[in-house]
Amino acid sequence: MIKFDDVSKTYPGGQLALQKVNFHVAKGEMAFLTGHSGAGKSTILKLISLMERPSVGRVLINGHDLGQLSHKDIPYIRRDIGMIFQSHQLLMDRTVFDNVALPLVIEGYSRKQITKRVHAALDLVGLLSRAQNAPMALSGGQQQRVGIARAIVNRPPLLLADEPTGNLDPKLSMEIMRLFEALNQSGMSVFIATHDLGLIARMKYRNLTIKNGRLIEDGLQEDVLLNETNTKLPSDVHVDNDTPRYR
Ligand SMILES: Nc1ncnc2c1ncn2[C@@H]1O[C@H](COP(=O)(O)OP(=O)(O)OP(=O)(O)O)[C@@H](O)[C@H]1O
Repeated sequence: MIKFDDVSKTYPGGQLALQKVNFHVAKGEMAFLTGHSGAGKSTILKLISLMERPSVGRVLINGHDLGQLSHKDIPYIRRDIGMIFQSHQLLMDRTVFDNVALPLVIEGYSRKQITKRVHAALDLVGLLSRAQNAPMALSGGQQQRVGIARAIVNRPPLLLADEPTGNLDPKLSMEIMRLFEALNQSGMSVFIATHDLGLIARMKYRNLTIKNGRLIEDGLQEDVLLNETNTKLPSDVHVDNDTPRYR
């Protein structure tokens, strides 16, 4: 689903943000990306969502080499990626329904389709009864869930989240993580950048750690190596396609 092939990124001005980063997140996998402030997490997410281009190396999404895309292909790739941010960026003068409907309105869906899909997305995040409320009438955790509903309303196969629990207390953060888990179990690939090591320690998923632009640890790396030397994988590691993952 996401493949980084020897990717380096230098920003204009000479800031080296990533150095020779390699990893593969398989279709249907859920994984975390952690690292100190300035390590390069957002840069990785920006490369995946085509907001930035690598200086060296290749980024592939669903088998498409993003460096080979023509301008007219970019919206089609972006449509397959739901993005969630720390600040949910909701329109405060619109209803919850209108906020979630926005990506479908832009894509020209019919009113009937929009209503059906928005209701399904709000139901999934537990906010169907709040569809006609203004976002201001909701708590911080609920507003973040509206942002998640908006990101999944066109059913993208890949969900990216940048510090999605940054403003939330531990209980609400765990609720949001459980929601990601449910979306992953419904078949979506989920990739989450976060500082919150305590939170991810409580969840059994692959964790990629980045330090000063280099990938220094991959939660499954050891297991992959064990597998390659024909040693049995731990029982909670499931081998799917070519990438093992925790269940
Ligand atoms: N547009 C830009 N122009 C120049 N340098 C940038 C730009 N964006 C990021 N950088 C630099 O690239 C490096 C990686 O930044 P990035 O935002 O990817 O880190 P991060 O791990 O997401 O940090 P944080 O957790 O604080 O958001 C940093 O040194 C940062 O200053």
